[in-house]
Order: sequence, then structure tokens, then C-alpha cells
Amino acid sequence: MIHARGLARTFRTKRGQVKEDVVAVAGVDLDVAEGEVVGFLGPNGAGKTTTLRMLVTLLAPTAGTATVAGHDVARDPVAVRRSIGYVSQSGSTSREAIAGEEVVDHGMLYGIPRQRAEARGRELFDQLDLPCIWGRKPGSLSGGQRRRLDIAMGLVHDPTLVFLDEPTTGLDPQARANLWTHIRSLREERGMTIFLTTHYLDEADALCDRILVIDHGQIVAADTPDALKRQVAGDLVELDLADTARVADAVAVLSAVDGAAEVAAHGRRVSTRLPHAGSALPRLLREIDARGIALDAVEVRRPTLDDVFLTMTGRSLREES
Ligand SMILES: Nc1ncnc2c1ncn2[C@@H]1O[C@H](COP(=O)(O)OP(=O)(O)OP(=O)(O)O)[C@@H](O)[C@H]1O
Repeated sequence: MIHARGLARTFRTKRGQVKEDVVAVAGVDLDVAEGEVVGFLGPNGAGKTTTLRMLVTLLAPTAGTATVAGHDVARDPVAVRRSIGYVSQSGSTSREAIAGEEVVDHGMLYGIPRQRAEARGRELFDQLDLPCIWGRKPGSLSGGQRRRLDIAMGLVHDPTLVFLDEPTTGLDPQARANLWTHIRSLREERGMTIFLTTHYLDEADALCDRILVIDHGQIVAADTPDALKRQVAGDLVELDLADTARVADAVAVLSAVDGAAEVAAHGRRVSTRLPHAGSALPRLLREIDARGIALDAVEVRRPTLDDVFLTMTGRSLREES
């Protein structure tokens, strides 16, 4: 559905009197198969929106090629636009318009006759849980309703591929979870291919079959959420000691465990990564006990997507965003 090779975009900007080039996207290769939900994850300024805007033909690449829904973005942008839905970060509804009319007008822009656009709009409003907002102004809707209205606008011409730019940014946790359910149903009920950008690790984890991590305009990781998590060194084990004087002894015990990596100490806390913490922990704790090292707390955490990002880039995505 989407294939890009060496896709790049540089912006020429002016700082004071000096002109300089900003490399927003520095040669991206990516492939998205039909029916996949793919998440494009990265910190602020990583190049997510710029990549997306090139794929939806709103921005010309400075280098590289891409085909979207079988059409070349540079040679046949109109065919790309006819085949896709695009929901931008800011949405496309005017606050003072009438929600239903906006959707019908949008459908008619794609050449759909009024009656069919209205039927399609009402069907989408039902599916996206917006049954009573047809005659309302977008400005009077909640954030979650407005986001679902934006998605209805993006789907009125029945595309098989939809691009969502940060679909849940600014929504409260309940509205986000609700939107995730709707996004999942688009794939399940309509077999749509979905490409979305997000800052949110939990969103990428919950929604996406595959995740592409972008940093400084380059893809630094691409795989399923589980496979990405398996790539990092293992489960994180943290022990809080009762007595700082025993930190060195605890570090020695952790370092001796088979497969232990990243053994570290911060204050009273010593930590390590273990490939299979569940099975290694009983023996480790017996050893700690045998040496008379008293513990206040033990914590074991499965790797998260943030750990993946940290491993790939040396920075935490959570801090960045
Ligand atoms: N029109 C522009 N002119 C100059 N620089 C730009 C322009 N658009 C984007 N950039 C720069 O390109 C880089 C990538 O921006 P982009 O918006 O693609 O990142 P992003 O990952 O989508 O960020 P965010 O999560 O904040 O939306 C940033 O350094 C940004 O400042």
C-alpha cells in the first residue's frame, strides 16, 4: 500500500540574515502492507508530519520516491489523493459550519453525488458514534467528537488507506480509549489500511500491528511492538536496599547472575536487566538473603516501547514528549 525509498525533505529557513537548511526527513525507506495498522512514533520535531505530508502529496520530497495505493506521489498526486483519506493534526472542519453539511460538501469535492454523500456521511456518523451531531456546529462539540468528525470527513469518499496525524493528541484518556476502539473497528469492519503518527507509546502499543520509530529524520527501528520490546536487553529488575552500605555487595550479586546486563546503582536502588526475570528472581533473592542484604522493595518490569526508544537513541521518548 505504501512504499518509500530514500524519501527526504529539506527546508530552507532564515535565521536573522543567515539562510540555513533544516533536514526534516533524511532518507526514509518504508513499506506498509494492505490491511496493516502502522504507527509512526517519534519525539517532537523527529520528522513524522513532514513524512506524512509527503506521502499524502501536500509536500514535494527533495529526494527519494514513494508510491501510495499504487500511485507515484510525484508523478500522479491526484490519483494518490483520490485513493486515500487524510486527517491532519488540526482537522478540517470549520467551527461555525454545520457538521453534516461539511461532510456532504467534502464528499461532493470528490465527485460523489449529494444524496450518496449524505447517505455515506450518516453511515459514518453512526459507525463513529456521532448520531446526534448532524445539525450541530463543530465548535460546540467535545474534543473527542470533533476528532471523530474529522475522521468521518477523511473517510466520506471510501478510501482503503487512511493517514491519521496524531489522532488523539489533546484528548482526555477516556476519549482517547474511545477513539482507539473506533480506529480498530475501521480495520476490522472495513479492512482499511491505517498509517498514524503519534507521540504516545501506549497508543502505538495498543493500536498498531507494526511500529516505525523515527528520530532526527531517520527510521531507527521498525517491527511489531512485541518484537521491538524483545530486542531490548530484557526485563528490568530493581531492588531497593534497606541500607546504602550494602550497595556494592548487591551490585556484585546482580553482576554474577547469568545474562545480567546494565547493572547499575542509584542511591539505595540497584538494578539490572535480565533475559527471564521471572525464573531468575527466586535464586537471586535467595542469594541476596544469604548475604544478609536487607531489601525494602523489589520491582520487575517488562520492557516498554520507551525502553526500545532509549536503547535505539540513548534518549527517553517520554522525556522528549
Ligand atoms: N515549513 C518548515 N520550515 C522549516 N522547518 C520545518 C518546516 N516544517 C518542519 N520543519 C522542521 O523539520 C523538523 C521536522 O518537523 P516535523 O513537523 O515533521 O516533526 P514531527 O515529528 O511531526 O514533530 P511534532 O511531533 O512536533 O509534530 C523540525 O525540526 C521542524 O522544525
